[in-house]
Amino acid sequence: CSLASAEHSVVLWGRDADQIQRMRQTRRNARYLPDIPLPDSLTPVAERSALAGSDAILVVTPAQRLRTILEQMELAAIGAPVVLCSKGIEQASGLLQSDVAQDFIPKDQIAVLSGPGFASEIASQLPTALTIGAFDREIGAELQHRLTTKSLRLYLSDDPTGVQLGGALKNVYAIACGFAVGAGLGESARAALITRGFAEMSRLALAMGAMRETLHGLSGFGDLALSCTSAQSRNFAFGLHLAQTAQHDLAKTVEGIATAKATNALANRLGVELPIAAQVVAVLEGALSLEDALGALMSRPLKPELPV
Ligand SMILES: NC(=O)C1=CN([C@@H]2O[C@H](COP(=O)(O)OP(=O)(O)OC[C@H]3O[C@@H](n4cnc5c(N)ncnc54)[C@H](OP(=O)(O)O)[C@@H]3O)[C@@H](O)[C@H]2O)C=CC1
Ligand SMILES: O=C(CO)COP(=O)(O)O
Repeated sequence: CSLASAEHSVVLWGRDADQIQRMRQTRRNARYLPDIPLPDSLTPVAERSALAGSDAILVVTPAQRLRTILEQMELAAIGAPVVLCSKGIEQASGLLQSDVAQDFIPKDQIAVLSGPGFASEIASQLPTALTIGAFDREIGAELQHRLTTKSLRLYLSDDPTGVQLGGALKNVYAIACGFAVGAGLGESARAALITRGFAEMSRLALAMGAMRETLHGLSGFGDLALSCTSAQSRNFAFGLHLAQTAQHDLAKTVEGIATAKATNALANRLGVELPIAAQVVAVLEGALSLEDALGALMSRPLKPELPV
């Protein structure tokens, strides 16, 4: 919706032919963005062949489904740059989205888009700033210019690893903040989790080759701040609901659940200490009560605040 305009026509490919047909008839996406009319220059299609000839392809599906979707898309034959928009780490392999995509297309064809932005706000043309990371700087710069609109401002990064890790890891700490707020622990506890969560994110991302500056940017601290403080975040809302009802509400995509488990496994493999992520996994798996997990965090040995 944000990109479709007089200058750009957008093809929206979906797997559910009935839903696509309804979108063509009603010019609304009733399932995901019911209040937003589809622009005239956006064409919903159910046939994958309609993607041929695209200048760029944005893949906007849940992270754990990326491999299956890329298998179906036959992107190598299309040859256009592919912008991965999912925020998550593949649980089965511990791979970033761009690593998964490299099984299907050359690395230089891959870019990633991340940062603080809710789909409904972007589609409503509310001002948003995101980061586009690319392995090939020229392709990245071209995408930056093509995808920037009056309301969507993109910053370019040549650290796609850092961009993806910020987007994936922030979901784990958004769940943790949901736990704290849902358990009635107050705003000071949330601020502590955001800050120490940022330290954890940075520790793991640096160990995986990300640049520190990337973590300080939109796709790192920016998205962490949004997701940990907004009830619109599905990850935050999931944690809040679990703390309040002891029920897992999985009606919507909650990327942080699988990514917390993948993060824990990566941290163990790399010897990086991530106490908050570990407690999130313990609660998700039912190994610890929320109260015991939060108690365990508060009773850890005292240490200096720096370095992260
Ligand atoms: N929503 C947001 O505000 C933002 C989301 N993101 C990220 O974007 C990614 C997608 O999120 P979002 O769009 O909200 O997720 P949703 O789960 O709400 O929608 C995902 C889309 O993916 C499709 N899909 C799901 N599984 C498959 C599959 N196996 N094959 C083909 N298509 C599939 C769905 O199709 P169908 O309708 O047929 O089920 C739907 O169109 C996530 O990683 C999220 O973190 C990033 C920034 C903001
Ligand atoms: O990534 C997002 C905002 O930047 C959306 O967050 P949720 O998936 O938690 O809703």
